[in-house]
Amino acid sequence: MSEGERLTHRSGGYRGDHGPVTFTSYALGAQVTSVALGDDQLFFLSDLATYRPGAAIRGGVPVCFPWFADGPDGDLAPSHGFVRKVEWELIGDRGDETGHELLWRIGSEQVAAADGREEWPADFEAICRHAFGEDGVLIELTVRNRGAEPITFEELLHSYLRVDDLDALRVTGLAGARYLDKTRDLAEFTQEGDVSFTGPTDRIYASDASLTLHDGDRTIIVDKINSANTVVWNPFDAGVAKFADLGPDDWRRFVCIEAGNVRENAITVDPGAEHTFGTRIRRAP
Ligand SMILES: O=P(O)(O)OC[C@H]1O[C@@H](O)[C@H](O)[C@@H](O)[C@@H]1O
Repeated sequence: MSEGERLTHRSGGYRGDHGPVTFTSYALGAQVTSVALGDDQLFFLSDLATYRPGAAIRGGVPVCFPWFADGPDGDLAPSHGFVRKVEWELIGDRGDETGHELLWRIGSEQVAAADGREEWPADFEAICRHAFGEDGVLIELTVRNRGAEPITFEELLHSYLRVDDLDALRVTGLAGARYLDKTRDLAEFTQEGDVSFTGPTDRIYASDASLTLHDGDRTIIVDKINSANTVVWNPFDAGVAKFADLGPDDWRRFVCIEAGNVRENAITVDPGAEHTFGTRIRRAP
Protein backbone atom coordinates (compact mmCIF):
# COMPACT_ATOMS: atom_id res chain seq x y z
CA MET A 1 0.00 0.00 0.00
CA SER A 2 1.16 3.57 -0.36
CA GLU A 3 0.53 6.64 1.71
CA GLY A 4 1.15 10.33 1.65
CA GLU A 5 0.75 13.54 3.59
CA ARG A 6 0.92 17.27 2.94
CA LEU A 7 4.02 18.78 4.51
CA THR A 8 3.39 21.39 7.16
CA HIS A 9 6.70 23.16 6.55
CA ARG A 10 7.87 24.66 3.25
CA SER A 11 4.23 25.14 2.27
CA GLY A 12 2.86 23.12 -0.57
CA GLY A 13 5.01 20.03 -0.24
CA TYR A 14 3.71 16.48 -0.33
CA ARG A 15 5.65 13.55 1.06
CA GLY A 16 4.67 9.94 0.55
CA ASP A 17 5.89 6.42 0.33
CA HIS A 18 5.22 3.29 -1.65
CA GLY A 19 6.92 0.20 -0.24
CA PRO A 20 10.66 0.99 -0.07
CA VAL A 21 10.21 4.18 -2.13
CA THR A 22 9.81 7.60 -0.49
CA PHE A 23 9.04 10.70 -2.51
CA THR A 24 8.47 14.44 -2.18
CA SER A 25 6.62 16.66 -4.58
CA TYR A 26 5.92 20.40 -4.37
CA ALA A 27 2.94 22.52 -5.35
CA LEU A 28 5.54 25.14 -6.28
CA GLY A 29 6.25 24.24 -9.90
CA ALA A 30 4.55 20.81 -9.61
CA GLN A 31 8.08 19.75 -8.87
CA VAL A 32 9.30 16.32 -7.80
CA THR A 33 12.23 17.00 -5.47
CA SER A 34 13.03 13.55 -4.13
CA VAL A 35 12.55 9.89 -5.03
CA ALA A 36 14.55 7.53 -2.84
CA LEU A 37 14.62 3.78 -3.47
CA GLY A 38 15.67 2.70 0.00
CA ASP A 39 18.77 4.83 0.56
CA ASP A 40 19.47 5.42 -3.15
CA GLN A 41 18.27 8.93 -3.99
CA LEU A 42 17.55 9.43 -7.72
CA PHE A 43 17.56 13.24 -7.70
CA PHE A 44 19.90 16.02 -6.67
CA LEU A 45 18.37 18.79 -4.55
CA SER A 46 20.56 21.74 -3.60
CA ASP A 47 21.02 22.51 0.10
CA LEU A 48 20.74 26.15 -0.99
CA ALA A 49 17.42 25.67 -2.80
CA THR A 50 14.66 28.17 -1.99
CA TYR A 51 10.98 27.30 -1.67
CA ARG A 52 9.04 30.48 -2.35
CA PRO A 53 6.74 31.52 -5.20
CA GLY A 54 8.53 33.78 -7.66
CA ALA A 55 11.68 31.61 -7.64
CA ALA A 56 12.41 28.07 -8.85
CA ILE A 57 13.49 25.17 -6.65
CA ARG A 58 17.07 24.14 -7.61
CA GLY A 59 16.95 20.40 -8.05
CA GLY A 60 14.49 17.57 -8.57
CA VAL A 61 12.54 17.92 -11.79
CA PRO A 62 11.47 21.50 -12.64
CA VAL A 63 8.71 21.85 -15.26
CA CYS A 64 9.86 24.32 -17.93
CA PHE A 65 6.96 25.83 -19.91
CA PRO A 66 5.96 27.66 -22.12
CA TRP A 67 9.54 28.20 -23.24
CA PHE A 68 12.99 26.66 -22.78
CA ALA A 69 15.90 28.79 -21.43
CA ASP A 70 15.43 32.28 -22.91
CA GLY A 71 13.05 31.10 -25.63
CA PRO A 72 13.47 30.17 -29.31
CA ASP A 73 14.73 33.65 -30.26
CA GLY A 74 16.72 34.22 -27.07
CA ASP A 75 14.66 37.19 -25.91
CA LEU A 76 12.30 35.80 -23.27
CA ALA A 77 12.44 35.97 -19.45
CA PRO A 78 12.27 34.47 -16.93
CA SER A 79 14.51 31.56 -17.85
CA HIS A 80 12.51 28.37 -18.62
CA GLY A 81 9.10 30.09 -18.53
CA PHE A 82 6.86 30.95 -15.64
CA VAL A 83 5.08 27.81 -14.42
CA ARG A 84 7.99 26.51 -12.31
CA LYS A 85 7.72 29.61 -10.11
CA VAL A 86 4.03 29.44 -9.20
CA GLU A 87 2.04 27.06 -7.01
CA TRP A 88 -0.06 24.39 -8.71
CA GLU A 89 -3.22 22.86 -7.26
CA LEU A 90 -3.29 19.22 -6.12
CA ILE A 91 -6.31 17.64 -7.86
CA GLY A 92 -5.45 13.94 -7.59
CA ASP A 93 -3.87 11.84 -4.84
CA ARG A 94 -4.24 8.09 -5.19
CA GLY A 95 -2.22 5.16 -3.89
CA ASP A 96 -2.65 1.44 -4.43
CA GLU A 97 -0.48 -1.67 -4.63
CA THR A 98 1.01 -0.54 -7.99
CA GLY A 99 2.18 2.89 -6.86
CA HIS A 100 1.16 6.41 -5.87
CA GLU A 101 -0.11 9.05 -8.28
CA LEU A 102 -0.31 12.80 -7.75
CA LEU A 103 -1.99 15.17 -10.21
CA TRP A 104 -1.07 18.85 -10.11
CA ARG A 105 -3.05 21.40 -12.11
CA ILE A 106 -2.47 24.95 -13.26
CA GLY A 107 -4.50 27.23 -15.52
CA SER A 108 -4.37 30.73 -16.93
CA GLU A 109 -5.95 32.08 -13.73
CA GLN A 110 -3.00 30.92 -11.53
CA VAL A 111 -0.40 32.59 -13.73
CA ALA A 112 -2.23 35.89 -14.37
CA ALA A 113 0.27 37.85 -12.28
CA ALA A 114 3.35 35.73 -13.08
CA ASP A 115 6.49 37.45 -14.30
CA GLY A 116 6.73 36.79 -18.07
CA ARG A 117 3.07 35.92 -18.58
CA GLU A 118 2.64 38.90 -20.91
CA GLU A 119 5.10 37.21 -23.31
CA TRP A 120 2.77 34.24 -23.69
CA PRO A 121 -0.82 35.24 -22.86
CA ALA A 122 -2.57 32.12 -24.25
CA ASP A 123 -5.52 30.56 -22.42
CA PHE A 124 -4.34 27.12 -21.28
CA GLU A 125 -4.63 24.42 -18.64
CA ALA A 126 -1.80 22.05 -17.69
CA ILE A 127 -1.83 18.85 -15.64
CA CYS A 128 1.40 17.37 -14.33
CA ARG A 129 1.18 13.72 -13.35
CA HIS A 130 3.66 12.19 -10.95
CA ALA A 131 3.40 8.39 -10.83
CA PHE A 132 5.74 6.93 -8.22
CA GLY A 133 6.43 3.20 -8.44
CA GLU A 134 8.84 0.62 -7.08
CA ASP A 135 11.68 1.51 -9.45
CA GLY A 136 11.28 5.27 -9.86
CA VAL A 137 8.90 7.87 -11.22
CA LEU A 138 6.97 8.71 -14.39
CA ILE A 139 6.29 12.42 -14.93
CA GLU A 140 3.89 13.55 -17.66
CA LEU A 141 2.80 17.04 -18.62
CA THR A 142 -0.48 17.52 -20.49
CA VAL A 143 -1.25 20.97 -21.89
CA ARG A 144 -4.74 21.83 -23.15
CA ASN A 145 -5.57 24.81 -25.33
CA ARG A 146 -8.61 26.59 -23.85
CA GLY A 147 -8.48 29.47 -26.31
CA ALA A 148 -9.88 30.08 -29.79
CA GLU A 149 -6.53 30.14 -31.66
CA PRO A 150 -3.74 27.55 -31.95
CA ILE A 151 -1.02 27.90 -29.28
CA THR A 152 2.70 27.16 -29.66
CA PHE A 153 5.11 26.43 -26.81
CA GLU A 154 8.34 24.74 -25.77
CA GLU A 155 8.37 22.28 -22.85
CA LEU A 156 10.98 20.46 -20.82
CA LEU A 157 11.23 18.26 -17.72
CA HIS A 158 14.56 19.44 -16.34
CA SER A 159 15.68 16.41 -14.29
CA TYR A 160 18.62 16.91 -11.93
CA LEU A 161 19.91 13.35 -11.64
CA ARG A 162 22.10 12.69 -8.63
CA VAL A 163 25.46 11.13 -9.47
CA ASP A 164 28.05 9.47 -7.24
CA ASP A 165 31.07 9.93 -9.47
CA LEU A 166 30.90 12.52 -12.24
CA ASP A 167 34.48 11.79 -13.36
CA ALA A 168 33.58 8.21 -14.27
CA LEU A 169 30.00 8.83 -15.39
CA ARG A 170 28.99 7.64 -18.86
CA VAL A 171 25.68 8.39 -20.53
CA THR A 172 24.76 6.03 -23.36
CA GLY A 173 21.97 6.32 -25.92
CA LEU A 174 22.98 9.49 -27.76
CA ALA A 175 25.71 8.18 -30.08
CA GLY A 176 25.09 9.49 -33.60
CA ALA A 177 22.62 12.18 -32.47
CA ARG A 178 22.99 15.76 -33.72
CA TYR A 179 23.28 18.44 -31.07
CA LEU A 180 23.54 22.20 -30.72
CA ASP A 181 26.27 23.18 -28.27
CA LYS A 182 25.24 26.15 -26.11
CA THR A 183 28.82 26.50 -24.86
CA ARG A 184 29.95 27.08 -28.48
CA ASP A 185 27.40 29.59 -29.80
CA LEU A 186 24.93 26.86 -30.71
CA ALA A 187 27.27 25.27 -33.27
CA GLU A 188 26.03 21.87 -34.47
CA PHE A 189 27.90 18.61 -33.82
CA THR A 190 27.32 14.86 -33.93
CA GLN A 191 27.73 12.85 -30.74
CA GLU A 192 30.48 10.28 -31.02
CA GLY A 193 30.21 7.43 -28.54
CA ASP A 194 29.10 7.97 -24.95
CA VAL A 195 28.65 11.32 -23.25
CA SER A 196 31.13 12.01 -20.45
CA PHE A 197 31.75 15.19 -18.45
CA THR A 198 35.13 16.90 -18.65
CA GLY A 199 34.03 20.56 -18.77
CA PRO A 200 30.94 22.80 -18.91
CA THR A 201 28.31 20.87 -20.88
CA ASP A 202 25.14 22.42 -22.30
CA ARG A 203 23.75 20.62 -25.33
CA ILE A 204 20.40 20.35 -27.10
CA TYR A 205 20.22 16.94 -28.71
CA ALA A 206 17.80 16.00 -31.47
CA SER A 207 16.97 12.58 -30.04
CA ASP A 208 13.94 10.76 -28.71
CA ALA A 209 15.97 7.76 -27.53
CA SER A 210 16.08 6.36 -24.00
CA LEU A 211 19.32 7.09 -22.15
CA THR A 212 21.25 5.13 -19.56
CA LEU A 213 23.50 6.61 -16.88
CA HIS A 214 26.33 4.35 -15.81
CA ASP A 215 27.36 5.73 -12.45
CA GLY A 216 29.65 3.21 -10.76
CA ASP A 217 27.41 0.45 -9.38
CA ARG A 218 24.26 2.44 -10.15
CA THR A 219 22.47 2.26 -13.49
CA ILE A 220 19.69 4.79 -14.08
CA ILE A 221 17.43 4.69 -17.14
CA VAL A 222 15.72 7.77 -18.58
CA ASP A 223 12.85 6.97 -20.94
CA LYS A 224 11.06 9.67 -22.89
CA ILE A 225 7.49 9.95 -24.16
CA ASN A 226 6.67 12.26 -27.11
CA SER A 227 9.95 14.06 -26.54
CA ALA A 228 12.01 14.97 -29.62
CA ASN A 229 14.86 16.60 -27.68
CA THR A 230 17.17 15.85 -24.81
CA VAL A 231 19.10 18.64 -23.13
CA VAL A 232 22.23 17.61 -21.24
CA TRP A 233 23.62 20.19 -18.81
CA ASN A 234 26.31 20.47 -16.18
CA PRO A 235 27.90 23.85 -15.34
CA PHE A 236 31.15 22.24 -14.12
CA ASP A 237 33.56 24.09 -11.83
CA ALA A 238 33.94 26.95 -14.30
CA GLY A 239 30.21 27.70 -14.42
CA VAL A 240 28.82 26.88 -10.99
CA ALA A 241 29.63 30.22 -9.33
CA LYS A 242 26.96 32.09 -11.26
CA PHE A 243 24.20 30.03 -9.57
CA ALA A 244 23.52 31.49 -6.13
CA ASP A 245 21.53 28.43 -5.13
CA LEU A 246 24.29 25.91 -5.90
CA GLY A 247 27.25 25.23 -3.61
CA PRO A 248 30.81 25.39 -5.03
CA ASP A 249 31.11 21.59 -5.32
CA ASP A 250 27.52 20.81 -6.28
CA TRP A 251 28.42 20.48 -9.98
CA ARG A 252 30.03 17.15 -9.03
CA ARG A 253 26.76 15.82 -7.65
CA PHE A 254 24.38 15.97 -10.63
CA VAL A 255 23.82 15.98 -14.34
CA CYS A 256 20.68 17.34 -15.90
CA ILE A 257 19.12 15.06 -18.48
CA GLU A 258 16.10 16.97 -19.72
CA ALA A 259 13.34 15.48 -21.89
CA GLY A 260 11.43 17.98 -23.98
CA ASN A 261 10.38 19.63 -27.21
CA VAL A 262 12.24 22.84 -28.01
CA ARG A 263 13.21 25.16 -30.89
CA GLU A 264 12.03 23.64 -34.20
CA ASN A 265 10.28 20.89 -32.21
CA ALA A 266 8.06 23.38 -30.37
CA ILE A 267 4.51 22.07 -30.02
CA THR A 268 1.41 23.63 -31.59
CA VAL A 269 -1.99 22.67 -30.15
CA ASP A 270 -5.31 23.53 -31.77
CA PRO A 271 -8.22 25.06 -29.83
CA GLY A 272 -9.78 22.46 -27.51
CA ALA A 273 -6.97 19.95 -28.14
CA GLU A 274 -4.18 18.80 -25.83
CA HIS A 275 -0.64 17.45 -25.96
CA THR A 276 1.17 15.14 -23.51
CA PHE A 277 4.87 14.43 -23.14
CA GLY A 278 6.88 12.92 -20.35
CA THR A 279 9.85 11.13 -18.92
CA ARG A 280 10.28 8.04 -16.81
CA ILE A 281 13.33 7.84 -14.55
CA ARG A 282 14.09 4.53 -12.92
CA ARG A 283 16.81 2.37 -11.53
CA ALA A 284 17.73 -0.56 -13.75
CA PRO A 285 16.69 -3.96 -12.38
O1 LIG B 1 19.29 28.53 -13.99
P1 LIG B 1 18.19 27.90 -14.80
O2 LIG B 1 17.26 28.93 -15.40
O3 LIG B 1 17.42 26.88 -13.99
O4 LIG B 1 18.87 27.14 -16.01
C1 LIG B 1 19.84 26.17 -15.78
C2 LIG B 1 20.31 25.60 -17.12
O5 LIG B 1 19.25 24.91 -17.71
C3 LIG B 1 19.57 24.21 -18.92
O6 LIG B 1 18.43 23.56 -19.41
C4 LIG B 1 20.07 25.19 -19.94
O7 LIG B 1 20.42 24.51 -21.14
C5 LIG B 1 21.24 25.97 -19.37
O8 LIG B 1 21.71 26.90 -20.34
C6 LIG B 1 20.85 26.64 -18.09
O9 LIG B 1 21.96 27.33 -17.52
